[in-house]
Amino acid sequence: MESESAKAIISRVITYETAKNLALSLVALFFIRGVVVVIYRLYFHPLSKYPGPFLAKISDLYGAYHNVLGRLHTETEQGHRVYGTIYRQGPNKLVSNSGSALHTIYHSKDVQKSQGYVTMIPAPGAYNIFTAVDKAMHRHKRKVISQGFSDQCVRDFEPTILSHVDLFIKRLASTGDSRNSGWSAPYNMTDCCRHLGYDIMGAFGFGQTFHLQTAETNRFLIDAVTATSHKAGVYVQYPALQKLRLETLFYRRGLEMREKYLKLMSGLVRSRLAAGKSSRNDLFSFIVDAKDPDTGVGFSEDELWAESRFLLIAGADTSSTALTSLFFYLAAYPECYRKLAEEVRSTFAVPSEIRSGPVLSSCVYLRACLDEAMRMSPPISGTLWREVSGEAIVIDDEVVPKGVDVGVSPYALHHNEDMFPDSFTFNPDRWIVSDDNNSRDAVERARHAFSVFSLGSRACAGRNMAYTELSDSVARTVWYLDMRSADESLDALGGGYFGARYGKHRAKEFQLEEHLTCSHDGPWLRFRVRAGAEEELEKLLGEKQS
Ligand code: HEM
Repeated sequence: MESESAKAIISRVITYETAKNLALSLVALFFIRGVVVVIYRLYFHPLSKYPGPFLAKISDLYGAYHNVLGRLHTETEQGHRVYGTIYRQGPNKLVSNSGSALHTIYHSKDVQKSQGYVTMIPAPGAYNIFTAVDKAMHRHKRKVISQGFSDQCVRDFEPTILSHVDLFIKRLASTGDSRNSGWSAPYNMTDCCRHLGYDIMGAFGFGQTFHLQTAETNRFLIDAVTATSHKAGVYVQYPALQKLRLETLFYRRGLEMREKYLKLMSGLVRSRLAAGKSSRNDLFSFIVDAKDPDTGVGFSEDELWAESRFLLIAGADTSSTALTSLFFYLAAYPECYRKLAEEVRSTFAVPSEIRSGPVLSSCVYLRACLDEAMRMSPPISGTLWREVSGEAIVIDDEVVPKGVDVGVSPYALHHNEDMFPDSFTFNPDRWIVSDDNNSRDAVERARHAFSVFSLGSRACAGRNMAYTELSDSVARTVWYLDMRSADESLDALGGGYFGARYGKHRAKEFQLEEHLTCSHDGPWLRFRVRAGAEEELEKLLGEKQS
């Protein structure tokens, strides 16, 4: 008995010792592997000659960390000031900051979307137009879906946009004594513009409004989409992190909301299907029977709904950020607001004339204001990574080998002083050729570097829709209403503040938190009916809500 128990003790000790040694060896191996990887990335990697932040050279944690904090766009802009036009922003990533790099990369046949996009597919094989990395798959999706974005489709859908815009104006004009000469209660324009943008995209993607402008019930959608965008933004920067499923720890609330969101969506899909194919002017009716002109193949119903869900992020978040930013800049630069109001009010005798067409297109200052707001604060501010899939590409004389991720940050490029002098000042006139201060060359240089909608085969498919929505919303609001900052100072606007870290310090720059799309807060504004618009506003307020 005694000798047996001594044996058992010895074998336990050996097992424990062995396990301990094994664990220590694994830690040591892991550590040594880490050191070897770091040394390789710093000194022997093909990108080792490029400057960049130390952490970025050794790990994609750099991008993920700044993305979590919503400031990768401002870090990138600052990075170019420190490291130059091209620098290393991940072990395998180069970011550039020139108009020529923008065109080379996004027009190149030798790049494809980076593997980061694959982290956004909800299930294996469930690609949509945005996440399809494979070029042939994307080409097919694009050919089918772009039929739903034709000029004719946008025109057919415009009455729906306008009905939501009118609701937006009613809301802004309906508190306090705004119908007389007094100002309304203050509104947080982030909320108002998000509600408008989501309602429009609900109508476009699903043929039904979410009623965010008029009721609380579905407003959780915005938080659900924001949480999805936060998560996606981090994994796009550091795809390997996805395996750790960190969202189950950090985005619990987001995941709960996602369940609610998916339930709402499937309800919408069911009731849209019950309504019949062509009963509404929405994406479903535009492309339900559309076919790829080359192959004759259309979309399955599942594919169609996958695209509709994507559009909610692609179309609602982006357009509402653009609209909110413009309200910010018009409040921060009252002289620009006055000029815009003068143009719109002198062009249109009555607000019902405001809709797309040659007259609205003749409002050059309106278009300049939209472009300038999106230049200052691009709704997609972060670098859209592309992987070099050919042998190599040459970016500004640098030969970049296969497998490297390359890109240009729209935010950094839009604040490159070579193309945009005094780049942190909101100046719509920079988009208009004029004899006294703006040559054709200067405007063309700016246009060449304007990358809000990206370029090439993966550029935004909804650009026309976005301009229609934005022009209608801004022109009609400015036609009816005067506006001002809630407390007659810059404090309530949502700009930066003195003493904050770099990028957050400019009072007249609308502050975006960049994830995949952008989060923001403010500006808080008050509205009142403008002189001469009382009768038209009475009519609008008297109309029955649609
Ligand atoms: C101001 C508003 C908008 C901005 C700034 C914007 C910006 C962009 C950008 C930068 C991309 C390229 C993304 C990438 O390469 O990863 C993109 C793609 C896309 N956008 Fe927009 N967008 C806006 C509004 C819209 C709207 C309203 C719709 C639809 C109604 C839309 C539909 C799409 C689609 C379908 C794609 C994917 C295109 C493809 O990969 O072929 N966007 N957008």
